[in-house]
This record gives sequence, structure tokens and C-alpha cells, in this order.
Amino acid sequence: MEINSLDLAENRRRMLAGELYYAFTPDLTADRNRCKAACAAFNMACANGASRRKLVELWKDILGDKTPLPPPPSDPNEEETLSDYPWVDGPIKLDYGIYCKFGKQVYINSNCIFLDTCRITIGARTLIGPNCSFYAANHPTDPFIRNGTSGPENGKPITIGEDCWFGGSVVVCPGVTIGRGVTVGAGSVVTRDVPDFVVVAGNPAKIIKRLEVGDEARKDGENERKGE
Ligand SMILES: CC(=O)SCCNC(=O)CCNC(=O)[C@H](O)C(C)(C)COP(=O)(O)OP(=O)(O)OC[C@H]1O[C@@H](n2cnc3c(N)ncnc32)[C@H](O)[C@@H]1OP(=O)(O)O
Repeated sequence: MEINSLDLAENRRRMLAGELYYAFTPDLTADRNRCKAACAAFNMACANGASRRKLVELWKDILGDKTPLPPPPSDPNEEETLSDYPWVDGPIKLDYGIYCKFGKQVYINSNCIFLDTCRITIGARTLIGPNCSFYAANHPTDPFIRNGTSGPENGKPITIGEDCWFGGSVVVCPGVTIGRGVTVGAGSVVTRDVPDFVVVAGNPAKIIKRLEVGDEARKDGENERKGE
């Protein structure tokens, strides 16, 4: 495939739809470079102990989120107006940033990676331990189609529910959906969907515990998702 003859909009549509597409086109490369620079700025500010407000601004830059922040409080030490924004300990790496969505009060520990060639959604109040990787990106297993950086690739979206907890060094593979209130043990590799309210661990991750959660708690989650 000659990169220069590609319909770039169609190529991007294919990327997000999980179809075979080419990653090294000028527009996708420029988008990744934009995100790389935004991540570098965020990581540098994090390492230098920047204020919560500065870090939230830089985090929003990574995601391409143009919505304005609430005005600063008169006392800059009282930034409770920002309490719903994710807490992110750098360094962090996202591929595009614009294809990731994080719910309120998410926490991300250091050295996490989000390869968002398809959409990655993380539910509210989910806690993510250090060195976790969320790989929506994938390549064909046939080496002759894969063909290094000249070949096409495809991905699958990753969806994580609310109130999950990922221990350190978890890998989430392309196409995985994890339910609400799930705990994922340290070092797990999640290759298949996970239902609500369970603990999974291992490689591949398997259910090691089911939580007793009343119907009311399940209903609360549904209402919250509907914005009630
Ligand atoms: C947001 C942050 O920054 S988090 C900071 C980093 N912290 C971490 O990464 C800690 C993550 N915690 C873990 O992995 C814990 O082991 C938990 C949460 C999974 C333990 O969950 P529990 O439901 O209490 O499991 P429990 O300890 O009873 O173990 C049940 C079984 O699963 C196994 N198991 C527990 N954790 C794991 C794991 N990570 N990988 C593989 N097996 C595991 C146990 O060995 C045990 O097996 P056995 O019955 O054969 O002895």
C-alpha cells in the first residue's frame, strides 16, 4: 500500500472502527507527536512539583479537552474545585490522548501507558496502580500482512467500568471490557471480558473472588451512569 495514495479520513475511520489501517500516515504521526509533546510537558511539570491547577491544565492538553476549568479559588491552596479531575502521577504515556476518556476522581499511578488507537474509556473512581498498560493497539498475527512499519494494523476498544482497582503492572489487552467494581491483581494480564464486582488475577486473569453486593449498590451504579 502506497501511504501517499491513502484517503486519510477513511484511514482514521478504519483505525477507530478496529479495521486494518496504516499508522505511519502524516496526519496520524502528527497527532502522536502532538500527544508526545503534551505528555512530555505534563511529565516535566509533575517531576517539578507543579500546582494541582497547572497539572490539570496540562492533563487536559494531553486529552485535547478544551472545556474551561472552574475559576481558581481566592486561596490557591484550596483547590477543591478541581477535586473531580483525575489525579495522575507522571510519567505517563498516551498515544493520541484524544481517544481516551477518564471519569471523575480517577487515580493513575506512575509509568502507565495508554495506547489509544481505538477508544479507551476508564470509569469514575477507578484506581490504577503503577506500570499498568492499556493496549487498544494490535497487529495482525500473520507476519506477511504485519510487514513491520509498512504493513497495516488494527486495534479494539477497551472499556473499564466505575470503581475498579488495578494493582501494579497489569496489562489490559485489546477489546477487553471490564465491569463495575472489579479488582485486578498485581501483574495480571487481562485477555477476556470481566463481569461486575469480581476480583481477577493471574495470566491470563481469572476470577478468584465474587463480591457480595446488594441489588441497591448495583442500582446505584446504573442510576449514576444515567446521570440520575
Ligand atoms: C492504585 C495503586 O496505586 S495500587 C498500588 C500497588 N498495589 C498493588 O499492586 C497491590 C495489588 N493487590 C493484589 O494483587 C492482591 O493480591 C489482591 C487485591 C488481588 C488480593 O485480593 P484478595 O481477594 O484479597 O485475594 P487473596 O489474597 O485472598 O488471594 C486469593 C488467591 O489469589 C491469589 N492471588 C492474589 N493476588 C494475586 C495476583 N496478583 N496474581 C496471581 N494470583 C494472586 C492468591 O495467591 C490466592 O491463591 P490461593 O488461594 O491459591 O492461595
